Amino acid sequence: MQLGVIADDYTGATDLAGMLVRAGFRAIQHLGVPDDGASSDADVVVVALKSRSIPAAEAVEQSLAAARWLRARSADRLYFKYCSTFDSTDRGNIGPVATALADLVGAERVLFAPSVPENGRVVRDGDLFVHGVPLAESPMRDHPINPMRESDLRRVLAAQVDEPVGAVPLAAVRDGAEAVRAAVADAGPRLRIADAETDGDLDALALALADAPLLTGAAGLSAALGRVVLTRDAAADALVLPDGPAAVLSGSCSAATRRQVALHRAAHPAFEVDVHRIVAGEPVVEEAVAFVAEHLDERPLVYSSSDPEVVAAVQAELGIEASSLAIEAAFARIAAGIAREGVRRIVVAGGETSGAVVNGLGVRALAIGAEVDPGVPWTVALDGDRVGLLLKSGNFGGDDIFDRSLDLTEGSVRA
Ligand SMILES: Nc1ncnc2c1ncn2[C@@H]1O[C@H](COP(=O)(O)OP(=O)(O)OP(=O)(O)O)[C@@H](O)[C@H]1O
Ligand SMILES: O=C(O)[C@@H](O)C(=O)CO
Repeated sequence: MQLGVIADDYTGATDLAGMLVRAGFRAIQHLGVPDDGASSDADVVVVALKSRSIPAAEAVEQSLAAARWLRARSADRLYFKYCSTFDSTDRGNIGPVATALADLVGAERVLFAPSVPENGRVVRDGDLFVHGVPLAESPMRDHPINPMRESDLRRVLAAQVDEPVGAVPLAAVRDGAEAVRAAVADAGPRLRIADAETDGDLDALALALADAPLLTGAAGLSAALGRVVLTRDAAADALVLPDGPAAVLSGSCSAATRRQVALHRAAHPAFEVDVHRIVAGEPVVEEAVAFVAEHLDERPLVYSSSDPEVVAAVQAELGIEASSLAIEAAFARIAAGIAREGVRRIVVAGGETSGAVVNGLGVRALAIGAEVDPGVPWTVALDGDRVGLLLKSGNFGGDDIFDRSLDLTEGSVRA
């Protein structure tokens, strides 16, 4: 194992793993902290948690358990993967998890590098931009669980920790790995937000951190590690996607997903999951499963994805946590139900939703295949029914990714 990854959600984990598989590395993704006997036979071993939105103390505990599991399997280099839009709140856990991991491995400095230029995320003067728009003005300001209303990541992180947060300025990054090392070797803060606008900037950061016991970032810095630090020693295994009926489950309300849902709904049968009906105890899950069974060969869609005003109204009425939990629990049961009806390939939109679906299916590990769009690879469950799963981050993918991913044949998803 060359890289042991702790990811704070399931789609974020596949994003990172897919980019490294694209570069020729072998990756395996565990869902939750694995059992002692679980496989660590890959270049990149990812432990995906569903910890992004849970209280910091619980996220720290789970992340440390994942780190200990990885370290017991010779992971000398740990990577904490969070979202490229730094999804978290003032009570969020990126800071607490990163500092706890740093204490565990004895890291003197922790750099935070969420840039993914390929997906339009860059950090300049500590501010995060999404396709050229400051984070706080991007669609992330309306995220259902962690609305991002501050673009300066030093401030976002400082609100989560009891220590100062510094920076690694672009000028140092552009001067290369030595300059980065020199810039962080002073007596300043141990936590620093790193600027990076291009893959070359991320390569400089990766080289500077080549011997660091802990790196943190989104999928961009790990892809840079793949380019300039890690070495490939075996070909990636072929991934065979199961054949058979397919369905799409979408609980993501992100702007990209809403466009994808609208396009898919126009051409395929669609069932809307109504949170009010779930909370009222109506048989929404059973109806959704029956709907999918009735349209098994038509790529049916089951969705709760709604516009920000609708989500805000639901949350005002039912509470953020209660509404999210109700919808996620419904998606978990719908996934189990449609698998029983014979669905063999499931496209899931949304990180929290993917967590719920995968838990509902009882899947504990995934083999990672080729990407359909950057950061969105096909995966195959390594246990249970070996269903094919495309776990799509809310804001990723072209508008037609649902149909395009389902058009792919077995051969196309070989890594
Ligand atoms: N109609 C709705 N009303 C209120 N909440 C909803 C509704 N539909 C979905 N949700 C909740 O919104 C959250 C969406 O989060 P999820 O992580 O699945 O998507 P995302 O944030 O777009 O994806 P990612 O984390 O990959 O960026 C879930 O907790 C889901 O249950
Ligand atoms: O980093 C990203 O943007 C994604 O992998 C993700 O985590 C979105 O939720």
